[in-house]
Formats: sequence, structure tokens, C-alpha cells
Amino acid sequence: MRDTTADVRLAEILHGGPLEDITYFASETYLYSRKHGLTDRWLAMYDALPDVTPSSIDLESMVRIGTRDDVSEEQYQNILAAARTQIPWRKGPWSLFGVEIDSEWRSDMKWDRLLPHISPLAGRRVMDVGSGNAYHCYRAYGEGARFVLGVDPHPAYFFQYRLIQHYLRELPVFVVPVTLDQFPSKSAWFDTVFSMGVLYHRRSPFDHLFQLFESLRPGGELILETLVVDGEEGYALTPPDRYCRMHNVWFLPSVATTESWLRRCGFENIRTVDVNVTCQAEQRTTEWMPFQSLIDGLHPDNPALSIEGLPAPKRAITIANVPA
Ligand SMILES: Nc1ncnc2c1ncn2[C@@H]1O[C@H](C[S@+](CC[C@H]([NH3+])C(=O)[O-])CC(=O)[O-])[C@@H](O)[C@H]1O
Repeated sequence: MRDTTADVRLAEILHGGPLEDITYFASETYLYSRKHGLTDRWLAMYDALPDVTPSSIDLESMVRIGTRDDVSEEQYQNILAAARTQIPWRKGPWSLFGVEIDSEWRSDMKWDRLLPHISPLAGRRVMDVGSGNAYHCYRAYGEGARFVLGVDPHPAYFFQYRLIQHYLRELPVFVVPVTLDQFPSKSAWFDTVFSMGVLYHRRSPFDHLFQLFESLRPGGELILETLVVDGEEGYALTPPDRYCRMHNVWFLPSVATTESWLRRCGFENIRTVDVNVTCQAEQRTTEWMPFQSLIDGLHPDNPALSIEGLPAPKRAITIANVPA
């Protein structure tokens, strides 16, 4: 068993509330029970991490944990080597004691697009569904959230979060490596819920939207970010096969359709605050994600199309509230 600080702290926060039972998912016992092939690699990485305390942290203008001066050359090399064992880093960027992890996605660009439009996060309970390695969870904490819960079933991203969390153990920011379907329904507990980059991966988009609705308290706010296509209300594109080489994309609604789906699920005050064609400055191959990226999913002769001939990725941010 490794450090159990996270389990204990999460249990304290959730004690007596509607989500008390999910504490188990944050436990090492649950992790080992999944017997994932990456677990051994992660444990070896975790053992090699030096114990250092960051002299300063910035989660507001970026994610920076400590500085190069906080660590010796040997400690720096150990952290660098540990971070490299967790390649590919898809979400970031992270600055960890001077190790600059330049991830595939500039996740800060999405954050900058949404932040001016959402209710201030200060004092709020926040959930980020599809949190990946928790980049946006830490940014939410940087805006003053009092508790942030990331939800993402992908073990590799969870282990990246645990690497970062090793140096931010005192913060009330947690990730559970499961899907939202494994949560008790109708917790009505969160003030703000993010679902970004998840809806199009769900085969049943309405079930996902209802789950988000039921996890929010009355008056609570949803920030939904999803791939969209041009079209009238009612139109949604189902790719006949892959989309930008991804095999798990099911529905690309128009903006008007996205909003109508939210209305149908009971949300109100629905407004789309940003529509953005993804550019290569935001999603690209880097040293920390050396595999295929956006450019490989676009048509070689026409970047307005995906490689399959469908519209190139365009993303909308829509905000909506549960009735008060
Ligand atoms: N049912 C599910 N429940 C929870 N997570 C899920 C589920 N299905 C898939 N995921 C997770 O949702 C994330 C989608 S990426 C967005 C990351 C971040 N939000 C971002 O906005 O940059 C998509 C993208 O970047 O295109 C992955 O980490 C999946 O493991």
C-alpha cells in the first residue's frame, strides 16, 4: 500500500453525504483490484519520486508546482524520468519543479475561453467529468473552488494525476478512476459540473446529460463542451465509421441541437458562449505526446475536412442551469 492521504481526506469530505460510497474508488484497494497492466509501471514510478515540498504553486495563471531551485540536480532528474514514464501526456501543460511537460493539448486555451462566462468558482463544489489527468480540476481549484472531483476511467490519465497529486496532497482535488455511471444517481450535490470532450464519446448522449443534471444541486451550473457541426436544430451527424481517426465518436450535434437536448433534459438558461474550430496551436504532437495528433486526423488536401471527409473538429461551450 502506498500513501493513503488522498483516500482519507476524500472520505472525510464525503462523509455523511450522497457520494460517501465513491470513496472506495479513490482507494488503493480499488486500484489494485482492477489489475491494470500499467499499475506496476506506476508503482515503480511512484517509488522513485523524491519527497520535496514546492516553495510556491501557481494554479491560477497556469499549472506550476514548485521551481527548479526547489530541487537538486538528482531530484530534478528523478522527477523528469518519472514524468517521462507517463508519456503520452495529452492534457496540460504542467510545470513541475522546472520539468516543463508540453502536452498534446494546450488545455489552458480551452480554460481561457470558458472562464469569462462561468459563475465564479470561489467556494463551490465542482465535478469535472472526463477530467483526464485533472488539468482543469487544478485550474478550478486555482479559481477558489472548495472541493474538486475529477471523474475519468482511463488508468493512464489517473496515474498522471497521482504523479502531480504527490506534490499537491493537501489540496481538496481528487480523481476517481471510474465513469459517472458508477456513481449513485441523483446526488444533487455539486454547484458546478464540467463535461468537456465527453458527450460525443457517449453512445447515449441523453443518459449522460440526465446524469449531469442529477448530480447538480438546484440552481447549479453545467459547462458542456462538445464537438459540433453546422446545421439546424434537430440535426446531428453520426460518423459512418471513424471521425478524425477516432473510432468512438457517436454524435456531432449542431449548436441548436445541443441546446435543445439540454432543454429536453430540464436545463434552463441555456447559452452557447463559444464556438471554436480547433487549431494546430491547441492540439499537436510534442516531445511529451509523440504520436498522431490533430493534423493526422485532417484531410491532407483540405484542412476544413477530417481525413474521412467530414467537417473538421469544431467545439462549442454551452452553459446551462438546473432550475433553482
Ligand atoms: N463515461 C465517461 N465518464 C467519465 N469520463 C469519460 C467517460 N468516457 C470517456 N471519458 C474520458 O473523457 C475524456 C475525454 S478527453 C477530454 C478531456 C478534458 N475534459 C478536456 O476537455 O480537455 C476528449 C478529447 O480531448 O477529445 C477522456 O479522458 C476519457 O477517458
